[in-house]
Amino acid sequence: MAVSGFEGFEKRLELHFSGDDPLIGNMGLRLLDFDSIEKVLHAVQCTVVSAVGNQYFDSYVLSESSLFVYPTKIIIKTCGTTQLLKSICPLIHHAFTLGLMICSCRYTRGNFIFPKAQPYPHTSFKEEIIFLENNLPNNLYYRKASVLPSKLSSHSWHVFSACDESHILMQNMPDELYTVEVCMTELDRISAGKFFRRPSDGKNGDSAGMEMTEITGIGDINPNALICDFAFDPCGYSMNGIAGDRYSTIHVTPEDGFSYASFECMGSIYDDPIDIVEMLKKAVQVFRPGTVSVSMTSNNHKVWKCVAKAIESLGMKFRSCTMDEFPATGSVMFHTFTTRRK
Ligand SMILES: C[S@+](CC[C@H](N)C(=O)[O-])C[C@H]1O[C@@H](n2cnc3c(N)ncnc32)[C@H](O)[C@@H]1O
Repeated sequence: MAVSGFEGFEKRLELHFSGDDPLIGNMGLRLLDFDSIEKVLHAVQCTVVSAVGNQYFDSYVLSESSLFVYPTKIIIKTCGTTQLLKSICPLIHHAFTLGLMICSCRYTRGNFIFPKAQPYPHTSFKEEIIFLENNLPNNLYYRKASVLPSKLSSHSWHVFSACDESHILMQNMPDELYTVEVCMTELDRISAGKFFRRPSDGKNGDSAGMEMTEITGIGDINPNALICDFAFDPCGYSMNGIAGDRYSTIHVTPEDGFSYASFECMGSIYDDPIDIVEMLKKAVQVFRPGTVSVSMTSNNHKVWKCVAKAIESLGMKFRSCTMDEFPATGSVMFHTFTTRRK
């Protein structure tokens, strides 16, 4: 493995807000002006490379991953040496100016490939927890941090979750929507090679990204999604897909020695699990990784059994499954798989 390289593993933050104004349900956080968003991203150390929105939410591809803004929810996912947790205070402040108060927070990440390269407050999970504890308001009283282990020393799932009284009371009514986060390492070299630009290809980041979406099969994962894609130079790729009120996102670090790709999407407990399973299978097949981890915020046994079977059907071996309960999030399931040749 390389001594140091680009850190593909993302940090992911999801904040929920509430307020008294009935108009909040319509626009809420989407009323944040672009200048404020750029200031938040400046604190994190990344920038917007493209943006698109529909009637439900706004989606931004960032220089380091993605941002999704819903009326009362923000999801921000960043990789490299970004300082994601530094977005918390400015986001709470900007939301307050719109009459919104934070009511829940979830922070998740995998194991960094290059942990020593991470700046404060991401130098360790302990440091991240201290930062979260000190920067979240007291109304987020119910808090829990835990690391879900696996049989692979290189893969574990770090979760911090906090919520206020209203979310705790809702705990027995599981959220209709759940998220699935897939982290893939040791990508097949031929598959990873498709995320390198050809020298002097005469394209810009958008047109090269569009070409990668097409030739890799990423465009077929959810044919109903509107895709916003970007290719970095000389390599690397990011895309956000938007379909109604649901997002999906893929990020690729194709460099040999520290190759990494992630796929994230949303599911509903009312959907047929086949839909999400088919998307997951297609996403994993794009990269043919040596190792896959799947983390889900759903305790729907039917869904996670289908997911495990689907990944196994791609020739991968189930290695471990861990579960824990968190305030605001409910259950988090963490599965790992490796190629059979390992
Ligand atoms: C931002 S993308 C996708 C990040 C995502 N979290 C991942 O690794 O799956 C990262 C890839 O783009 C490459 N890259 C090239 N120029 C970049 C830039 N200006 N900012 C961030 N990444 C860049 C990196 O070397 C890496 O391969």
